[in-house]
Amino acid sequence: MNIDVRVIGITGASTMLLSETGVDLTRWKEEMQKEAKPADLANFVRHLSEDHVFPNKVLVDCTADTNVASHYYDWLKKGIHVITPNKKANSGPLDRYLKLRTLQRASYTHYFYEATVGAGLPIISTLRGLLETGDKILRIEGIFSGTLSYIFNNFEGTRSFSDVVAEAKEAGYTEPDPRDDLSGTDVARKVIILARESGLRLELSDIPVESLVPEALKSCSSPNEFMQKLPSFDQDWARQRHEAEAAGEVLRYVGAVDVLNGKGRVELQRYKRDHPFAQLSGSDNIIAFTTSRYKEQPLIVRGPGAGAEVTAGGVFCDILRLASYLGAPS
Ligand SMILES: NC(=O)C1=CN([C@@H]2O[C@H](COP(=O)(O)OP(=O)(O)OC[C@H]3O[C@@H](n4cnc5c(N)ncnc54)[C@H](OP(=O)(O)O)[C@@H]3O)[C@@H](O)[C@H]2O)C=CC1
Ligand SMILES: N[C@@H](CC=O)C(=O)O
Repeated sequence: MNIDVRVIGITGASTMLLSETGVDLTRWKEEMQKEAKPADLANFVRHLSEDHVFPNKVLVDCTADTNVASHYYDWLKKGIHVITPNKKANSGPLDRYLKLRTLQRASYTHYFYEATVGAGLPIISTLRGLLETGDKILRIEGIFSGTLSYIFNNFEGTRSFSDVVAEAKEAGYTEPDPRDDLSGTDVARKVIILARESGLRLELSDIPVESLVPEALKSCSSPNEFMQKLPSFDQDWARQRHEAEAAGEVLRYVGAVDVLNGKGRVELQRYKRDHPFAQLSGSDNIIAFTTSRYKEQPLIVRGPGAGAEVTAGGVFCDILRLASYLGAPS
């Protein structure tokens, strides 16, 4: 069985995805430019759904766009499968999310989003596996941001805070606007996704979030302006790092879902140097599931949680899962 796979968004994760699937990039680039950024999304989708060459069609949304995400319901209704690393739909308004999930359960059209948390790490599938086998989730906590992990793993006194932020952006770990990472919004979205997956009915606004964006930089009109002004706050960050170091501690940005009490939180914390959260390197995520089955020792998933390659791997894995659900030969 053949599947018609269309990707929206042409850089970062999606370009890497094409190379992973063996597509000749130079030959396809021009075609992708035309399709991947359709000026008129509605027309693009209408043509796709009316094209009967392939029985199965999948749209892979590799943007971070809220508007693109708002179309998933209609696409699924038209029989188009949706795969995405974009967090906007699952962390958006609760009523829309519930509508999407209800439709997904009632139809034969699939909606996969493993890469929304931890990029290529098996986070959603691990959580699903626990729930489907009758385990009870008590708490999920960890470092959910590859960007903030990289920043605090590398902000060790040799480079300024703003230099390390620029490195994370250069490496492709940040969201298109790095303020989405530093404000804690990206982590809060992941906390909401995991909370909802665990059965909680929370809105993004229910999660208290400690923002690392200085008040004075919240109104910057562009990501570039923000990056240019960030060095003026390097002294504050150096002081915070010194204070932690003097106490034998490190700074880490963490998220948590307290399933028992129906709450989530996102904040900057200090940890002793021997704590597992202090042992990470690069863009590592670490996610600990405390459940009825894994109560004394949580189930831990750890590894690089950002970057085009691992994100593409997570998306590609969803495409292969879809192919296997649809009975395509491997
Ligand atoms: N990078 C990572 O480590 C991870 C990313 N993700 C998620 O993956 C998604 C993509 O991230 P990443 O590849 O890093 O981002 P990039 O910014 O590298 O790529 C996003 C692409 O989407 C395009 N785009 C934006 N809006 C639209 C639109 N309305 N229609 C068509 N194309 C559009 C952008 O074009 P232009 O630049 O011209 O605006 C750009 O080419 C995001 O949702 C992110 O949260 C998830 C896990 C990890
Ligand atoms: N900007 C995000 C990318 C993955 O979701 C991060 O840094 O974790």
